[in-house]
Amino acid sequence: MLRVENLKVKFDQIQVVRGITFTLRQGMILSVLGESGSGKSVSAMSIMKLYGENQALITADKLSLNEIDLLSINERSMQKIRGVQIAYIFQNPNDALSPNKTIRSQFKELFRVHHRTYDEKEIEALLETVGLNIESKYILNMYPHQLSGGQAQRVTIALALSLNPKVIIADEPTSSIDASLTDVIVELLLSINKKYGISILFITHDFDLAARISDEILILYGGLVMEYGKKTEIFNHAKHPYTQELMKCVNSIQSRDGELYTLTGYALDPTEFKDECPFWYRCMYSTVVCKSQIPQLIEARDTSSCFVRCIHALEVNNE
Ligand SMILES: Nc1ncnc2c1ncn2[C@@H]1O[C@H](COP(=O)(O)OP(=O)(O)OP(=O)(O)O)[C@@H](O)[C@H]1O
Repeated sequence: MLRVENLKVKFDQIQVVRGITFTLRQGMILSVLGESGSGKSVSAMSIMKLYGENQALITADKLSLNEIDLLSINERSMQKIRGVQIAYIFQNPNDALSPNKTIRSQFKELFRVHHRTYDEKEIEALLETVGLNIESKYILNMYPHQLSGGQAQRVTIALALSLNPKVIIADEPTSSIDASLTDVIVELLLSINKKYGISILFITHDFDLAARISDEILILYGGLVMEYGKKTEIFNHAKHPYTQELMKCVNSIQSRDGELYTLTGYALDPTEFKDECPFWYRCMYSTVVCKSQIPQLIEARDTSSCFVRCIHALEVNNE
């Protein structure tokens, strides 16, 4: 469905995303995991081409959606694709909703822009699908500020679904709502994926959520893919030292009987990026070679069909 090869994004002279590669296949859920500032949202916004031409320089060896080359098409053509073939769920529902329009007007506007016929019964049914059962009729009359955080995020999910897209990018959709609603939204995304076969790119920094929702996992660090593969492989046999460190942190939280394990050091700011492995500062396996080049993303030479960006990964895993 969605193929991204070597995606790079630059703001002014600062390269923020330095090489993102993945394939989101039909009906799959791929989680993009990474610390704050690793480039998750910038990558997602770039795939949707939500930055103006003067805002960001976006390049890639390939950026295609169902064989449509997203890099070469103009903004007018992209507008026809957004919402219809690929939809975006923002971290904060208020980023997707116009404050001065009722929810009904927002659905109508979306349908008008895409020359579709607005059918209120269909929208009410859709609102029920996302769990706004009894309230669906009333919600259409409301303004965004009259909705709770959970209701607003469900409305944005209904808006994202309304034109039957094949792919949804969900950018930390639970981060701005009450923690008690996280499960509800995650279950909703899972049911949408199963019911309509929609592929989902799920952006998060929460390992537990990624473990629950994903088929595949992509680990970002320093604007680069560090590891990418099937969820079970990544969680049970992580190959990159960074992923292994993250797993130690997660396991120490879950075990609750020992001290919490924390990663030493800090993630680099894009202004500090150099042609070196961005993790060598914090890596117990680093050698002089790690400081001399950015390692290639290579396919692990076993049966796991995993990709890893570390020249020591094979040694580390043979120890
Ligand atoms: N419009 C912009 N102009 C310049 N730099 C930006 C812009 N947007 C993001 N950045 C920088 O790009 C880097 C990656 O940001 P991004 O928002 O993708 O991180 P993230 O991984 O999504 O983090 P978080 O989990 O905190 O949302 C950060 O260093 C950020 O400061």
